[in-house]
Amino acid sequence: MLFTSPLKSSSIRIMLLGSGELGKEVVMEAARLGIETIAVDSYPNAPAHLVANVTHVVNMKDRDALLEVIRREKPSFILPEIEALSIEALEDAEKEGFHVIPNAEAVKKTMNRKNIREFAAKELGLLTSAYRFVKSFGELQAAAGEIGIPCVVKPVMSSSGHGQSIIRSEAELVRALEHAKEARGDASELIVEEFIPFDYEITLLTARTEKETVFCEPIGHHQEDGDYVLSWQPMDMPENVLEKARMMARTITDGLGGRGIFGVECFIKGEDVYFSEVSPRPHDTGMVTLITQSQSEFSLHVRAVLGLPLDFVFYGPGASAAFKSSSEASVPVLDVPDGAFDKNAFIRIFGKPVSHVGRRMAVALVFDEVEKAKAKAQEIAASIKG
Ligand SMILES: Nc1ncnc2c1ncn2[C@@H]1O[C@H](COP(=O)(O)OP(=O)(O)OP(=O)(O)O)[C@@H](O)[C@H]1O
Ligand SMILES: NCC(=O)N[C@@H]1O[C@H](COP(=O)([O-])[O-])[C@@H](O)[C@H]1O
Ligand SMILES: [Mg+2]
Repeated sequence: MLFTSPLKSSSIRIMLLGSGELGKEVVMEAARLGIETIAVDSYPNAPAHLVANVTHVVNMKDRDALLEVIRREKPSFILPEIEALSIEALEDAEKEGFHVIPNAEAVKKTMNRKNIREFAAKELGLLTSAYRFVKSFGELQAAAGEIGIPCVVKPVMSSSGHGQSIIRSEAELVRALEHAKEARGDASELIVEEFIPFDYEITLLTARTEKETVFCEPIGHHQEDGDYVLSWQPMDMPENVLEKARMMARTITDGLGGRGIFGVECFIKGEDVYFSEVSPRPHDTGMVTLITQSQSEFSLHVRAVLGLPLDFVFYGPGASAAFKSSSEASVPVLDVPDGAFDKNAFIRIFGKPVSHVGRRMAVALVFDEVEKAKAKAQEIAASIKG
């Protein structure tokens, strides 16, 4: 593969649609290869804006605005980093010859729970929780009656748990409908899912090109209110169950096609592996790979996008713990304890320009045996103030 200095007309140009903490790491990996980066988001000074060559602030749900910036910048590759994008703009861009990662159809399927769930369950025959789609309170009541309580209600388009509720009694259905409106994407339709009382859940990071597919060690994680707070790698699990998860990950990623890394989310109950959802991009729980692998999920994403070899080494166990802000600040200040700078500890401060209560602002990473790493990462995250 030939590389040119960035900003030359022949250089490879990667455009990130979404410029949060995950995009920032992708931009830095691309920059390490001398690739020019263009970071787009809906607000200025987003994390990836801080490190990219070119930045844009665009309403990415606006088809014309998004297409305009793509046509103007003429990127070699377009990497969606969030779900709430104008899919029509990506479809048009693809028709015009732009390379969308992994491809516009896969982005369309995964951005909406209805598309990806029906694809996984009906077309690919993967095991999932029972589910129904509803548009009104009456339909929600009927679906909860059929599926049973507890169940989980989520907007068809949302992420990081926004607008999601676990229903434990029928009385909670009204609040779930209201809460769903907090979705970042589209709450005009909701999915009602059977609650799976899983033993544990994993993200199986799967990188693919036309030539090969590689799996990272499974990542175990804890979620609070549908958002990740702690992840660790590897998740200790029986080899036969892991093999089932790998087969599921291969089926879904082959089904979606294209190049890039995918975060395949599975629930494990006994020997059963349920497909939950998949991100066609790096996954928040996968930030732990920044310290556990010779090629992190971000590096693997860039390599896959470029069609490069995907082989890597697992260095050893580690954990990550998210720091979420407890304040509303227009100039966020994080007070980080010295422990975050111990020899086996790392802190990534995203540099978000504004904090809100509950907004993820940083992540603590610890390289150690899993239980020790989890405890220390949590201790660091808990002692950050801001
Ligand atoms: N059917 C279910 N049964 C049990 N727990 C569930 C179910 N659906 C979701 N959860 C819990 O809620 C978490 C978030 O759900 P999900 O991944 O669907 O939401 P999300 O908003 O897309 O999150 P993200 O964007 O962070 O991946 C899951 O990781 C799991 O812990
Ligand atoms: N689970 C999806 C996820 O972690 N996405 C990451 O969070 C950012 C949005 O953060 P914000 O809401 O604080 O702007 C996204 O841009 C992406 O990096
Ligand atoms: Mg998820």
